[in-house]
Amino acid sequence: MSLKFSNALFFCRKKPHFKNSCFSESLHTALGRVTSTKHVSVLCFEERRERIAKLIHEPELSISTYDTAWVAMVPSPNSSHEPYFPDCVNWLLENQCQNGSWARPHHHRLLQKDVLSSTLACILALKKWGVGEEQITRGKQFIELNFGSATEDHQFSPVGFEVIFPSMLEYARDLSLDLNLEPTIFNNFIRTKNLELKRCNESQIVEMEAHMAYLSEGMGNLKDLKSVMKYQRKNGSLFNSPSTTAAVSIFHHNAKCLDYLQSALEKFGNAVPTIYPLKIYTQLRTIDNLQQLGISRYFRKEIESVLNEIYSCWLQGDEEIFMDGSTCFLAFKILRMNGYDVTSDWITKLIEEESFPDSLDGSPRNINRILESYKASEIIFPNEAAFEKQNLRLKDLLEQELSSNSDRLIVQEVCSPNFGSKDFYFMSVEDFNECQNLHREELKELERWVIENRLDELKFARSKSAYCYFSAAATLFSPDLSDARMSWAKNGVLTTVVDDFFDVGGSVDELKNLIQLVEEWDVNASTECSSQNVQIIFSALKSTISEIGDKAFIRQERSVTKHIIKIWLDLLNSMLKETEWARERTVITMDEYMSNAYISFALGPIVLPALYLIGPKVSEEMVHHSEYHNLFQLMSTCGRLLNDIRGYERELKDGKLSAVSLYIINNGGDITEETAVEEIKRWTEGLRRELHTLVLDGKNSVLPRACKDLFWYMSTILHLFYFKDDGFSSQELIKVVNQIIYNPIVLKES
Ligand SMILES: C=C1CC[C@@H]2C(C)(C)CCC[C@@]2(C)[C@@H]1CC/C(C)=C/COP(=O)(O)OP(=O)(O)O
Ligand SMILES: [Mg+2]
Ligand SMILES: [Mg+2]
Ligand SMILES: [Mg+2]
Repeated sequence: MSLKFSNALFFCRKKPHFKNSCFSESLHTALGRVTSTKHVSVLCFEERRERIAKLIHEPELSISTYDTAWVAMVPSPNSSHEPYFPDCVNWLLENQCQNGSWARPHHHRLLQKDVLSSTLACILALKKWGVGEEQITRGKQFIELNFGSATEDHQFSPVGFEVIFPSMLEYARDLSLDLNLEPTIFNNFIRTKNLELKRCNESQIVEMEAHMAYLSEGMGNLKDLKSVMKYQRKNGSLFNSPSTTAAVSIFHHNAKCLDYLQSALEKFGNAVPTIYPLKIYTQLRTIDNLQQLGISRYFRKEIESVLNEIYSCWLQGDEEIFMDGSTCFLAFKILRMNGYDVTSDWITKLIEEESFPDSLDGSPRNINRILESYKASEIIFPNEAAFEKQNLRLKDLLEQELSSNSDRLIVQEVCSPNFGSKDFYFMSVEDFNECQNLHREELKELERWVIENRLDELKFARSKSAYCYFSAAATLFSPDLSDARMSWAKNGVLTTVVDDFFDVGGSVDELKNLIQLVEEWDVNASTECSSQNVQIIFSALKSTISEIGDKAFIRQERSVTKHIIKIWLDLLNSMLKETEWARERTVITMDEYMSNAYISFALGPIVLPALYLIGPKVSEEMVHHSEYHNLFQLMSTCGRLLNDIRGYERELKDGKLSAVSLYIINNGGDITEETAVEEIKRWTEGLRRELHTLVLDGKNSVLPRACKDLFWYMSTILHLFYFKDDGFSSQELIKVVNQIIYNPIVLKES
């Protein structure tokens, strides 16, 4: 396996089907045509689900007329006057469009160069075998009429267009096809081609040889066959490209090339796609899309079985994965995210050797490629120093690229129904709206609960029900997780109230009184509370904890209420300690501070009770296991540090300690606030990775993955809220949150 192959191949999508444009185009038509329906019929959902499930197992690839035309040009080894694949020639005869071109249905309007190129290849093939006179005439007319597009800059250029298209024009001239083109335009094309070839020949870029081999159709009679054939793969192809493999077969008989073409034709029925095989890549992209669209939960079984297959290909070093950078990066990312044990050695080497030159056909550096490898490199485990170095390099590169070419993010994609299918849009839009309906109801219920529990009367406290609810619904969105969502959200509201009670609203006596009440639990709130505020808070705590305990009992078949009370007590005591330290101005070390502060950040009551409500049984043994504690501590420490970075200035004024001020004191006061913040950010980043590793570890784990995910979800929410400043205390995010909860996605009436 040579790394150069993979490097080269990425640049080499000869048929530029532009993913994002195809995507939005089909979304556009989809949204345009469909009437919104309130009640999605179960039947319709099931049919759609089945169709998508089929695409996961057997991805479809679109036919490329361009590649099919080149395959049709391959002569028989026995007679150079006969095609080796006559059925393929017939396919061309039967598949011309009304307008005389050989475009594919619904092609993008900026793909005219591709249409011209395909049409020219088709008439070359027919002329070569002396068939289809009428088709040739109509094809010629189409080319002559639309030739202007070939020189238009705003039209997307297929990779190698400057070389291949002029070569085909020359070939047409040799076959006396007599295209009626202006001589100056023709000559300009030839001049550009020669300049381009000169540039390629003189280039120092390592990938250039492979790039030129990939453009074999444009290289006349292939003088340097050896430098092309060294790229032949085990399956007989060159770069898995039917057109390149066919171009080579025209000048050079090679049984393995022919076998490859034969197998592609058999698979697709007398025509070929632009890359074959591409099964693994397409499957991975499909799974990635489903996960990002939020509908992967309907395909758990299918995804698991396909990933198991792909994992065994990975272990066997399958060429389909390792010879193509895009596939390799994606496979690594998805396998690792789904708990498979994959090492980063190969990926690290791949990125290391990747020089990311300005791309081979002269356009700026391939930003998509950088993005793909960056996404893979984001999933670093703590002991992967080399990988981490590459991750930082890629991050820099991406930032550079984005600041200079913000409009460059065009995802070139081989067109496959797996990516354009409307089933994906409808299913995800309908699913989103259904979940959103429920979420709206739940938020209303939460707001009612706040009033019923008189929490709105506590004037010292921040009122944040929408944020708290959103933080649950954003990650735990599926309808069956309603109990977990409500528990998360209610505890979020309660911890905010309690935090403000300890930090600003309550006296020492009140705080101690509250703790004592929770410790005793079965008390008469109306007589034993020292103030109305304490009474309100204690009653709300008691009824909420009891309610969650009852729900958890049904699912867990054992009582966990005591555990939930304990979680709350740990929080209350840590908060009390903080207020005492602040009041007595106690000098403490960073370690002392952190061992308390991760608990006082209040994620315990939000995340831990929710674990009992998401489905799996969570045994006492699991709860006492170090894994459970490590997950909690990593998540909470991350959160505490993020909060302290954003809040230390305010807290310093209030006489409160924070990780930032302690860090400065620890360093003898010799460092600036900015340095301290930078250092703490790096520390947080390390913890975040450790947390991710623990969550993804599928091998040495006692907690079910679904439970571990909750810790990771909270970490992502925290990063969202504390990304810029203290987004939880400010109102900056409220617009977005409201939009997500209140604005359905509307499918336009036709
Ligand atoms: C406990 C909290 C409620 C839920 C909330 C969501 C909505 C998830 C968004 C991220 C923050 C958080 C987890 C929030 C965090 C803890 C909390 C009570 C913060 C209050 O801010 P602050 O006074 O700076 O806390 P502290 O006094 O420094 O502990
Ligand atoms: Mg506090
Ligand atoms: Mg506070
Ligand atoms: Mg704070």
